[in-house]
Amino acid sequence: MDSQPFDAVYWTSRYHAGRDGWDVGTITEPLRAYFAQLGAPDQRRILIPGAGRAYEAEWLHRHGWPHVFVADIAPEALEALQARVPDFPAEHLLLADFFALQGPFDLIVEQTFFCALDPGQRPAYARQCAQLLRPGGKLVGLLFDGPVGPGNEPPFGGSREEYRAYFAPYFDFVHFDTAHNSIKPRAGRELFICLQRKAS
Ligand SMILES: C[S@@+](CC[C@H](N)C(=O)[O-])C[C@H]1O[C@@H](n2cnc3c(N)ncnc32)[C@H](O)[C@@H]1O
Repeated sequence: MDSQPFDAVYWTSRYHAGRDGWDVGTITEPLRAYFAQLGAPDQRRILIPGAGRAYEAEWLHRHGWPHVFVADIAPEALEALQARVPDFPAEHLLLADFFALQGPFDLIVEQTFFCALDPGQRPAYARQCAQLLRPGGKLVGLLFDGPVGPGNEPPFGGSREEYRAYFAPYFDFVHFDTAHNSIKPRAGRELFICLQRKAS
């Protein structure tokens, strides 16, 4: 993990310095709306990688979803969730590198994690999502559509064509279009994606 340019030391120092502009302090509307339409909680195993302070995990937990897992390499992020939601299962807080996780999961939730990785890791991200999901499982969330950030550190943007190339070998594209309910600063600048893991 620490051989990567943006490692645990890097992310921990961003949290300590308060350089955490990605953190909007609550679940974002696209994910809230997606979760809400799933209906009653079931036994699905849900992974939120690069979860940060994990407001999505809090929402799911408070709405009765029993198998929600969060993973992050920065302890601050997980500690913040634990402090806000003391009854969140401690064994579901994974202080771990996404690329070292093991499945299976039914749903992976993406929000400002893909853009936090070095772009050279994107093919490995798509492959690891596919490996972590059961066939038929879904990768759902948001990807920046176009350039973001200064270019020398996260967040890193990208294009639909680029993203399609990473995911097409493993996923069917159920939904892949501009989000209609983004938070204001991201309006028109992010894609809502729902990708279904191919059977083989
Ligand atoms: C830009 S933040 C986004 C946090 C959260 N998803 C949000 O939207 O508030 C990226 C997060 O990914 C974590 N991270 C970076 N690389 C990681 C890796 N390889 N495995 C797990 N977490 C990682 C960082 O520590 C950081 O909390």
